[in-house]
Amino acid sequence: MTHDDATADAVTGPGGTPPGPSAVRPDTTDTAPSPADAALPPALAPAALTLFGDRLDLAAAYAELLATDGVVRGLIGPREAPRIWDRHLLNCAAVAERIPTAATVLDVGSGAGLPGLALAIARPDLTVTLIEPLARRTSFLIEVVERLGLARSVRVFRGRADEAATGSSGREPISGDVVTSRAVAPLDRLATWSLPLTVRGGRLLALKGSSATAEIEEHADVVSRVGGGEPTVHLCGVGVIDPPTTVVEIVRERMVGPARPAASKRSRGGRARRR
Ligand SMILES: C[S@@+](CC[C@H](N)C(=O)[O-])C[C@H]1O[C@@H](n2cnc3c(N)ncnc32)[C@H](O)[C@@H]1O
Repeated sequence: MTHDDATADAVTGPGGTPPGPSAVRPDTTDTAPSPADAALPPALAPAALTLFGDRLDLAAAYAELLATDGVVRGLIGPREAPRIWDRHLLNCAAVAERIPTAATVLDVGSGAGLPGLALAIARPDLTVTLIEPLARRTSFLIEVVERLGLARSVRVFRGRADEAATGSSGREPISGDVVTSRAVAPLDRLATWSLPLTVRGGRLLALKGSSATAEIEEHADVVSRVGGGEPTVHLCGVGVIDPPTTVVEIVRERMVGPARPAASKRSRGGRARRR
């Protein structure tokens, strides 16, 4: 694990989130990952065709990269490989139904590209930015984008969500119509990070598990304080995948700016006063 891996993992939390890859250790088993691990189970073929349409081959190529390179590089647990279609690709692509045509999408905490890359594959009309602070993960994301020929619609931002919202290291702040996330943080932190990234009237779509309603109740005050409207829960992919994906949606109703570091006394008033 690199230093920056350790730092950012410390700020991640399951937060009742659905089955994102929990902290994954590199595969130490003798069995090398095989592309066959990513084969589309026949029972899921109708759902995959519904969600990916004529981009199903591209989805299959991504599944293969996750099940091979993704496992070898410790981004996906070896036990996730056979579940890549149902727990990961289909579960994430189903959320496309809540995203308007030609929207700009920012995916916070993409990890190995979920849900951002699944959405970019399912919906070529979207422009997607994958926001991820860890170098090991952004290297993988950049390679996948190149290998799948997605560079025209997908870019990778290496940094935290708050850095993307305020701009950092000479980079302009970024914003989008929709901010997605899965398995990144509890709803209060997600709203604090994601709403400053959305345009007014834009929305946060957080893939959540069974904890969605409880999280909304627990964090309603924070969501409102950072400019969010009433959170709503939606099931995506009903009649297509089983179970459907549970999504918490929050519209940015008021423009409350991102938290900025407080200016030091010296920079506000010249020399610091000596006591
Ligand atoms: C458990 S992983 C989930 C990855 C992916 N979303 C998925 O479901 O497979 C959480 C990810 O969030 C990233 N992360 C943590 N804090 C973040 C922040 N403040 N801004 C952006 N990403 C963050 C971590 O580096 C990690 O890659």
